[in-house]
Formats: sequence, C-alpha cells, structure tokens
Amino acid sequence: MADQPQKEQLLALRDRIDALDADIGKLISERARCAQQVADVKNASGDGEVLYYRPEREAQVLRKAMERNQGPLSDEEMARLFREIMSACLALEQPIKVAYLGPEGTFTQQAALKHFGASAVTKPFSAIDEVFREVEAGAVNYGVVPVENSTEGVVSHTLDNFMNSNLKICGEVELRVHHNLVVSSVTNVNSISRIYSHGQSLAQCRKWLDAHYPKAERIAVSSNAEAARRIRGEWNAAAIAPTQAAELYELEIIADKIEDQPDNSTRFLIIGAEEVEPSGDDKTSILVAMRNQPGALHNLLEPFHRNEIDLTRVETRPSRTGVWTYVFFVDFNGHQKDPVVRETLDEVSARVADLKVLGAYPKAVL
Ligand SMILES: C=C(O[C@@H]1C=C(C(=O)O)C=C[C@H]1O)C(=O)O
Repeated sequence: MADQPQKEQLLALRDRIDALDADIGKLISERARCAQQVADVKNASGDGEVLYYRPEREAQVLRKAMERNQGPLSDEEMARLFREIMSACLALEQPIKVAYLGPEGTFTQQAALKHFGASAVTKPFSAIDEVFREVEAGAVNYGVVPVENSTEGVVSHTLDNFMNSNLKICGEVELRVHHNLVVSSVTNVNSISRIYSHGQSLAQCRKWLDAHYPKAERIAVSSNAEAARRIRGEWNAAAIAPTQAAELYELEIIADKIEDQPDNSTRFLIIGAEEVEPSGDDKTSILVAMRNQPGALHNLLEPFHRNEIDLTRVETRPSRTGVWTYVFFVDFNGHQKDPVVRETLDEVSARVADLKVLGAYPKAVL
C-alpha cells in the first residue's frame, strides 16, 4: 500500500469507510427495532402509565460502551456517540419532554442535551420554581436545574425547592463550564463600562474582571443568555456568556476561558416523578431536619461513618419553619435500596426530626 499513489490509497480507505458505514447503519437500525420491541413489551405489560425512559439502564449502556472501548476514540467520545444512538432509539418509543432553566443558550440547556441527547424535546423556563412546577404538573417528563458550582458553591434556590416538593432526583450531570467575554456588533470595545452576567458567572470570573475591567460596573441578570441578549442594543456593554449563547445571539467572543478556576464545573440535577432502580453505581440524596441541640450533626453523620458510606456532600439551609432549626442536604454513595443504606437510613431516621429521601440515581457517567 505504501507505494500506491496517494490518490489510490485514499480511494481504498474511503471504500472501506463506506462499507463500514453501511454495516453501522444496518446495526443501528436493528438496535432501533429492538428498542421499538421493548416499547411493545412495556405497553403489553403496563397497567397505567408506561415508563419508557429508564435512567439506570441508560447509565449501564453508557458504562458498558466505555468499558468495551479499545480506542482510538476516548471512552467519553464513545459514550457520547452511544448517548445519541440511545436518545434517537428512545424517541421512537416516546419523545421525552424536558424542562430546563432557560433561556436557550444557558449551561443548563447544555446539561439537558448532555444527559438526554439531541432527540429529547427541551423547553426553557425562566425560573427554577417554574421547572419544578412544570414537572409536578406532568406537562414534561423531567426537569434540569443547576445545584452546585465548584467555585461558588451551592445553588440555594434549587435546594429550597426540594423542601416543598415531592419530586425525585433521577440523575445528575456534570459540566465543565467555560466563560467568555462577548460583545455585540454595536459595542465599542474601548469603552466597555458595564458587564452583564448571571451573579454566579460574575463571581466565577471575579479576578479576571478585577485585572482587566476594574472600573466596569458588574450587573447581575437572571441568566448568562439573558446577558447576551441584552447587550445587543448597548454600545458600552459586554456580557459573560457561554459559547452557545454567543453563537445563538450572534456575538463576538473577545476573550475566552476567563473563569478564575481552570477546572470550573457545575453539577445539575434531573428531577422527575418516578424513583429510579439501582444501576450498580449510584448516589442517594436526602433532606434531614434536625432540632438544635448539642452533638446533632455528629449524631446524624455517625451511622454513615460506622457503616462506611462515603458522604459526597453536606449542605445546610435555614429550615424556614419555626420548629426545625437546621435542614441538611446530604449526598452519599450507594442506592437507597442497598441493604446497608437502608439500615443506615433507618438508624438516622430515629435520630432526627424528619428525613426525606430526595432520590437515588446513577452517578454521572459522562
Ligand atoms: C430500550 C429501552 O428503553 C429506553 C431506551 C434505551 C436504549 O436505547 O438502550 C435504554 C433505556 C430506555 O431509556 C429499555 O428499557 O431497554
């Protein structure tokens, strides 16, 4: 092959790719037919509402795709391809409807696409409460809301919503978050005196802004995408926004990756009405209300420690009721149906004023 002219080599390789594509196409169709048959089976045995989307099964499919992978594609790249194949297959069973904290172009939309794939029908809402309400009303199957950022900490509004909601956490998504300084076609880049963004994004770029735009006024708005939309009519304004929002609103990126922490990332939760079965590598989130007494936190955490359950997060919020002083959000490794987790939760329940399992769900795969 080495002494073949380049043109012939390329022709031969392209023939080979065409043949492989034909095989891949056939196999994908066969897979899609199987998914349709799964739907038939689910319909035949289902009394009442049929569950087409199975988060635990999807996590297993993605993990297997990564384990099988021998390269040259990275495990993540391989899983992403399978993510889209599954998304398209599920859409044959039933297109999944997902509400997210919008508007279009936000990181939450990226998280929704990353988790459900491009065949999901996604709908933006302008507040976290509205996303919860939409899922509660059954207008959509799932919702996507941000919950914590690696630089700025917790998104308290999301946690507060769980106090008054019966929705379950069905999954989590992690997203590397990069910020850009963007301007519109009417901006005079030498006289930027206002910078719009979401409060969290402004905070995540604080040092960069101090160094480069110390005099500009920083204005917090409801989302990065809203910031991007706003500057289109202001000659002296810039926005901090994700690349997607810059593209959507036809803005120019004048500085990229301006976040202070290079590994800046945000975690999102998938909320839904149904509990999720164990996938083999899961997390559980609980909400605990406690009376203010000495040793209360130790009492809560001790059973986890004794049973060797890894806590991944402990967050405190004011309870907003006179009765309880503290409310804790605790995440830990394991599924609420694992025997050791069940025993631990029973023990903890007996020690606190109230305990609610917010959900057990597959750990983020991608
Ligand atoms: C095919 C199924 O239904 C859906 C589609 C899946 C797929 O394409 O692999 C996996 C889980 C479900 O979300 C199933 O339950 O196995």
